[in-house]
Amino acid sequence: MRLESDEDFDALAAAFADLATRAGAIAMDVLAAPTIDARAKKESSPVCEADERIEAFLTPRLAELLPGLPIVAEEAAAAGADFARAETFLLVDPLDGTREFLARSGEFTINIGLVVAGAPRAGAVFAPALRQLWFAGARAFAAHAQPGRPAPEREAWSLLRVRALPAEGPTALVSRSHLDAETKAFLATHRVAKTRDVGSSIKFCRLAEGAADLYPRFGPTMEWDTAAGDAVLRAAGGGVVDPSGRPLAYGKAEASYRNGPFIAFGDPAAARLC
Ligand SMILES: Nc1ncnc2c1ncn2[C@@H]1O[C@H](COP(=O)(O)O)[C@@H](OP(=O)(O)O)[C@H]1O
Ligand SMILES: [Mg+2]
Repeated sequence: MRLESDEDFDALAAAFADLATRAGAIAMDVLAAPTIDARAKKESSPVCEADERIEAFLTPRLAELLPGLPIVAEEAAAAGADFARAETFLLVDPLDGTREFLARSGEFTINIGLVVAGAPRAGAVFAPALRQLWFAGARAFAAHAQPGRPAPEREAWSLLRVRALPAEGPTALVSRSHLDAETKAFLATHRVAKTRDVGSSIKFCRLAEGAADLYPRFGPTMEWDTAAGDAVLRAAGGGVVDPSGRPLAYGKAEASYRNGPFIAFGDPAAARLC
């Protein structure tokens, strides 16, 4: 697949969206069982059958779509994989928000992102239980999509754009399951009009669709948690910056792909409040 023009990146994002939507059937299948077996991974993050089955579905299909590109995926990393370093590579989180999944809150996602030279350039986020799909290359789109079916055709896509910072102040989104003391302190010291809890990478997508303004994150995340949502948000006019104001960088192999603190924003005016 060629990756040169804006259209190439939009077409790749649509291909990611199609794979994520089809993989959504696995999540719904596991969710339909009366009990879900889960175990704790390192750092107390849970993993269940769905994480592993979705990654096993996506990995060979992505390798076929983009032959030769390294695929840095959450469960492969947990199993100790040693990823080849490359300027262009894929980041896959088969199930972001595993805690939400196990709690059956519906706020969990399948994430596929493409990184080029340290920046997310294409991505797809699918929330199977909500039947909502967000994806972006040069432009960002959303669509309703059915788990296990092909992603919808172009006529059903809507273009995403962040909203202007409201006069009453920003609405902030925070993790439903992992609200740390530093994030609480940020909320207390900034003029946040409202705070809402949202699970998983859906937070980036809500900023991209203009439903909120800020997502401060001081607790731990991994690059595969953020790359796809970051790609969607950047293409919708927002961004993700570290505390010094630089765009969140990807490809931190020496840090085992762990992110530092970041602030995601819709309107750049919201970032200037931070
Ligand atoms: N203590 C911790 N250690 C490592 N990762 C953590 C963590 N707390 C949260 N995370 C990350 O936060 C993600 C969930 O995001 P949120 O809290 O916004 O819903 C998790 O993704 P997974 O569910 O894919 O493991 C995990 O990567
Ligand atoms: Mg994750």
